[in-house]
Amino acid sequence: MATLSDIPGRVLLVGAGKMGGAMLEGWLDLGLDPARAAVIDPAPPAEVAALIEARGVALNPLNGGPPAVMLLAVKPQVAPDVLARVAGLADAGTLIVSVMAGRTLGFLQSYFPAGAAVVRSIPNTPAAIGRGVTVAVANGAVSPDQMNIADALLRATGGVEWVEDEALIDVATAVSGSGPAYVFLLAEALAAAGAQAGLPADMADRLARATVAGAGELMVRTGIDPAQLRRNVTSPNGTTAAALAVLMDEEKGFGPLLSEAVAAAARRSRELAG
Ligand SMILES: NC(=O)C1=CN([C@@H]2O[C@H](COP(=O)(O)OP(=O)(O)OC[C@H]3O[C@@H](n4cnc5c(N)ncnc54)[C@H](O)[C@@H]3O)[C@@H](O)[C@H]2O)C=CC1
Ligand SMILES: O=C(O)[C@@H]1CCC=N1
Repeated sequence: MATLSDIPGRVLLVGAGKMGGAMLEGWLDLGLDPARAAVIDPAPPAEVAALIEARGVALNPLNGGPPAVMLLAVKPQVAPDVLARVAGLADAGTLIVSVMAGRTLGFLQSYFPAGAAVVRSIPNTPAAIGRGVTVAVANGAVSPDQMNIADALLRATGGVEWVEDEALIDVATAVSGSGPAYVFLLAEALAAAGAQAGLPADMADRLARATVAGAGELMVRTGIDPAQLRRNVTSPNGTTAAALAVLMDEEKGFGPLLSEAVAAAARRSRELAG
């Protein structure tokens, strides 16, 4: 297994917004030499700009030679324009890693000479606290050493799962990539429902946040199956059972609603392919 110090050259991050910035922070925290990192971004957010400055990472360098890794973290919609500008910075030895939703290995490869090593991946925002999860696929040109390097870079923000079937990335995007938003919506909706049922709004908000965070942490720390944790809350004929009769309705409950939401997100990921 490679570490960040095994990377034989520079890591060039293209796009240092929420996701790219979280990745850069993770790499630097894990000991990537700031002199071996560089960022291309015309307008990084203030907190990322401060990190870049504080750690002495090169921002928008004019040269520096082909990087060992080019990590693409711009929005998928600007990818054609950005790739047309940055592809020439790579050489045959550069590993290309994308975290862009939707953009396929085929799309990415089309900007580089034949035989370019490309990884397509999808992280999620808990990356910002080292608790993300990333799903990744490599093309046939990625060497075992490059695979280890991609794994080390992606693992700096949490867990990594590799797949061989690229079609699974669209589904993973819909589950773990977008998934944190579903959980935050749950916290928002639970708070709103509590306020509607009579709690002071600020208290409903605190209770909903603590409940979502505590339930998630209980699942992580115990390793117990979520269905069992749910059963542990549910007394026969009690309050939870009354709520779950609504939420687990086979036609209108969480199950069918989430299936529809995940299918919509996966469809959108496929549309973003380009
Ligand atoms: N935010 C999320 O939950 C996730 C995002 N992603 C992917 O990560 C990518 C970035 O998303 P976010 O970080 O959320 O967006 P963001 O908007 O926070 O960051 C994008 C960054 O790209 C920079 N940028 C714009 N034009 C550029 C150019 N020509 N050259 C270099 N940099 C340029 C912007 O200044 C900005 O800092 C997207 O492709 C998205 O699909 C993947 C998984 C989860
Ligand atoms: O909404 C999006 O398109 C990006 C990809 C996954 C999470 N955010």
